Amino acid sequence: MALQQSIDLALASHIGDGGLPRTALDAALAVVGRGMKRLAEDDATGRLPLLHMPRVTEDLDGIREAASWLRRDATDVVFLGTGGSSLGGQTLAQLKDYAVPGAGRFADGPRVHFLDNLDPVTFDRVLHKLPLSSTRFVAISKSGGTGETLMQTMAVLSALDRAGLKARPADALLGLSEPRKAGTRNALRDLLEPEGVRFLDHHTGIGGRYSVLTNVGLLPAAVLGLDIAAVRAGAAEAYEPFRAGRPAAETPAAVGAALNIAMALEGRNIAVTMAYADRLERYTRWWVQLWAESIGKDGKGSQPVAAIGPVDQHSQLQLYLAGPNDKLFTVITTGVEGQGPVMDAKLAERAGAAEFAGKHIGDLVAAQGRATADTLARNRRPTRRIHIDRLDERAMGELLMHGMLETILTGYALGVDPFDQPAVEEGKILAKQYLAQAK
Ligand SMILES: O=P(O)(O)OC[C@H]1O[C@](O)(CO)[C@@H](O)[C@@H]1O
Repeated sequence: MALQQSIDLALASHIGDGGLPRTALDAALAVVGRGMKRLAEDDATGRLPLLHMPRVTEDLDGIREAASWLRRDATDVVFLGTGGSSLGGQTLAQLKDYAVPGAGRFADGPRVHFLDNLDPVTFDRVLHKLPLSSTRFVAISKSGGTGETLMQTMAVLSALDRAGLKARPADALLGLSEPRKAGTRNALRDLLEPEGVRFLDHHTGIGGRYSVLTNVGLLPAAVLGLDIAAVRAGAAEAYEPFRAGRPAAETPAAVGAALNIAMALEGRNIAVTMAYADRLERYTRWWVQLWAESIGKDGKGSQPVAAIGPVDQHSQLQLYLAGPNDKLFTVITTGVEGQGPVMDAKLAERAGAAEFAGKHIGDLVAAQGRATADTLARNRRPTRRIHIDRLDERAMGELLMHGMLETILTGYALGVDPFDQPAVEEGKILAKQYLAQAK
């Protein structure tokens, strides 16, 4: 297992008043244990295909084949799609420097873009800058009906047309959506199939925000040359204690769920995840969607907050240490000791920072992650620590599956359906009305 979780600094026995009494944790573990039984049934009946995904291998060649088609002679590969149709792919892509400040601009291979937020200025600029004759687009939408993705796709078709590439849609685009269902329309397929555009099928039994282990997340990963089998193997590690029927207290994702539930019962309704790695920034955003859409319903749910370190020490930590004690913190660190540039002793002396001499940048980041967790605990702020020694495909797969299992178990324990998001429909309907009225 690449992921090491410790909840000591969340317990009253370690941090005093602000911590969780052991009895509260044990009570939550008992509830989560019942949720694990339900998951075991979900697994046995096949009701939750996500649980089988870590061990599926037969689709991997098809994903790799689609990825090499996308890469072939391409300068740019653009992923259209939003929410769960984008964030999982972005999370994996960040292992190859996607959206990493500074480094992202120098990444090898075709430039990969995820246009997940609809912004007219951005879309205009990107379409004008892209060399359209060597760009490939992937339009991803489980439902095939998301307005943002449809507008983006239509804009791309028109731009190809304007650029004199009218005959090219089938060479320039790939679709990814659910197969057509009798009696319902799939607008994305309606738009692209008449152009001869090929489609990959979205898994019908796995929702968007849980789709990172399917072709939705693995296709971008494969375009970037990541080892997609290792992502699934890592996910299998997170699921192994469930498969083996281990008790909740010995199952990291179940312990995480119990911690969240017990904290919420104690009135801590904010969950902050602070990851000390640029390559986990997209992961924190992926987790925010997963948690918010899965748990926030029926008047229940805790507010997910994403932070990264050390940079957010300089923006958020003051509040975390001295503001209201209403949060559960998760500090994620990676094994960065000895990594990065080493500090010259003479320069360190000149700067009056003798303690830097001979130290690597990674040594400071490791010390900061440790210090933040300890300082939070000293200030009686309950803190869970997750450490990943080597952040690679396998570890990322484990972290992602851990997050999904923890979320599902929390939903089960709170009595909410972790797989739907009924409330977001209202705004979509209203926006369509306003759009129809707009001149
Ligand atoms: O993949 P789709 O169907 O385009 O949906 C995109 C996103 O929109 C939502 O349905 C919310 O509006 C998310 O749950 C989903 O990840």
